[in-house]
Amino acid sequence: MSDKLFIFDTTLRDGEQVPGCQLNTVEKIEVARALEDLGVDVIEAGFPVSSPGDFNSVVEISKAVTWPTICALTRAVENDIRVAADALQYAKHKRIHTGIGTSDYHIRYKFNSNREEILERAVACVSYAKRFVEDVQFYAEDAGRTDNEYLARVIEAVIKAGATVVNIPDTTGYCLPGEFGAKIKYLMEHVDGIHKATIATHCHNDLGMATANTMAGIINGARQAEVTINGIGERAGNTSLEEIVMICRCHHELGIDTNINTTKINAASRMVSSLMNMPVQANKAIVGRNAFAHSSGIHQDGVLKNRESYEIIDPKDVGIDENSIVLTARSGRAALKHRLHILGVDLDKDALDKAYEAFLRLADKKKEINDDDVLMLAGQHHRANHRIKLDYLQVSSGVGIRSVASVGLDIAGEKFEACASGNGPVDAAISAIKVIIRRNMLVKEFLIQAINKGSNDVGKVHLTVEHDGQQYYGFSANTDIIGASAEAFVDAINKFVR
Ligand SMILES: CC(=O)SCCNC(=O)CCNC(=O)[C@H](O)C(C)(C)COP(=O)(O)OP(=O)(O)OC[C@H]1O[C@@H](n2cnc3c(N)ncnc32)[C@H](O)[C@@H]1OP(=O)(O)O
Ligand SMILES: CC(C)C(=O)C(=O)O
Ligand SMILES: [Mg+2]
Repeated sequence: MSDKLFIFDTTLRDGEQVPGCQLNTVEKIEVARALEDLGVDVIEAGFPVSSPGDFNSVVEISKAVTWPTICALTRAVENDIRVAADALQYAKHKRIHTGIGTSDYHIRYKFNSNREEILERAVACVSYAKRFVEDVQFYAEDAGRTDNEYLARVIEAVIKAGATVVNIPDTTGYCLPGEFGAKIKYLMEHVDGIHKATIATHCHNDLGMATANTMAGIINGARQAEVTINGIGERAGNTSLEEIVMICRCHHELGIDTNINTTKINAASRMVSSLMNMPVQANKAIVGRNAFAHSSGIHQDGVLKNRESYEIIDPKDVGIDENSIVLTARSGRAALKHRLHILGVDLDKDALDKAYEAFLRLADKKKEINDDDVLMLAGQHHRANHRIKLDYLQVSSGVGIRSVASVGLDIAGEKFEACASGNGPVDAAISAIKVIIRRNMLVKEFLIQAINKGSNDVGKVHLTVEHDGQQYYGFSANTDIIGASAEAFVDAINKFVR
């Protein structure tokens, strides 16, 4: 049988401490509802004494959310605790989170105090909070750098005073995973009455170890993880909810379950990122844009044969429709064939080889190949069967001079060349082609567009040519827009010839 890990989400408190991430009450309610939907056990809704706005948000979240416990943070200060209790009055399930710094850094420099006095204040704040609510969580701020023996004394005393949850924060993100795990184990083994309370972890990511430390804590007996969506929080952030939840889910052997509906993770991540104007880094585990994107040929081939070759999580499990096979110059034929198939184009081996050659040429010029590019490449392959082909094109143009083009055409295997000038490079190229084909073909419509954006983009050219009252449509796409224009003209001529 699995043990339950309580998920305590502090996106709206520690996460909201991030500069630029402040939300108004309406936005906080939106996030709180998403957290409830996700299945978190506790929502830390704010620090009510800090401002009227934060107080009001805790009140409104308490009214808006039903199932999760609503928690409010305080210092070991009676007024903070009274204000928090007041803010929580409408909460169906309520918790006060109070505490004080226990490391020598905090005791000496923040409080100008000593260990005994701080121990007394810790007990006093828990006892005071117990007058207002049954569920009182105590935090020993900077527990990561607190001497274990002293920490155990404080924790034992606050549990005696009625703390239901004891939070062991690695406030500065300093601990090594082995060290943090050993700290939790020490408390499990040395604190009388430890089983009366739940041990919580609250790890910061200053050295990139927040998730590893939280897992070390859980493995050694912690049963509440304090986390935020996307790992946001003070400085380098907190442990991210999505990582802890998915680690527990992937590693069944740990025997740890959470209440989280993982299929809602991606939507919650996007909501928090957009409301807080905090982009998620592309390579962020679970929720980053590239977390399920495969871009190199060997990986793509492996994933297409069997997803699990390179994926330990089914993207659907976290609310992402499917993995993405990103086409780049490092992709192989398997990936190109797969994308073409999705787009409704199935090529035989020869055709695929030709399209792949063209693909590599384009991919070396463009970082990422999108669906329009792929369709264009498939179209270019069909052009290989054209009777008239553009052999080469050279154009000289500039400001204050007339453009001149020289063109080579291959017409059914025979080579032709011509030169012409024009009022611009496209006009010069098309005039030179007309010299060879000796037909009165008029360009009636000409449209050129970039597929996406950026100066390295592929330009698409659509044009209509008129001859003898008939219209012929031509298309091409190329990073060289003059070349694309000439190719589109030749495409139209081929239709006329046919
Ligand atoms: C690790 C964490 O994330 S803790 C949470 C951090 N979040 C916040 O600080 C946001 C909310 N904070 C605030 O709005 C304000 O700081 C307030 C309202 C709490 C206090 O404001 P002020 O009274 O102006 O005090 P100020 O912020 O300048 O200094 C903090 C005071 O609290 C004391 N303090 C800090 N932590 C605690 C604690 N856990 N218990 C008791 N006192 C504490 C400090 O020693 C300092 O007291 P001093 O002025 O006597 O030296
Ligand atoms: C208030 C406490 C839990 C905190 O945020 C920390 O120690 O990092
Ligand atoms: Mg914190």
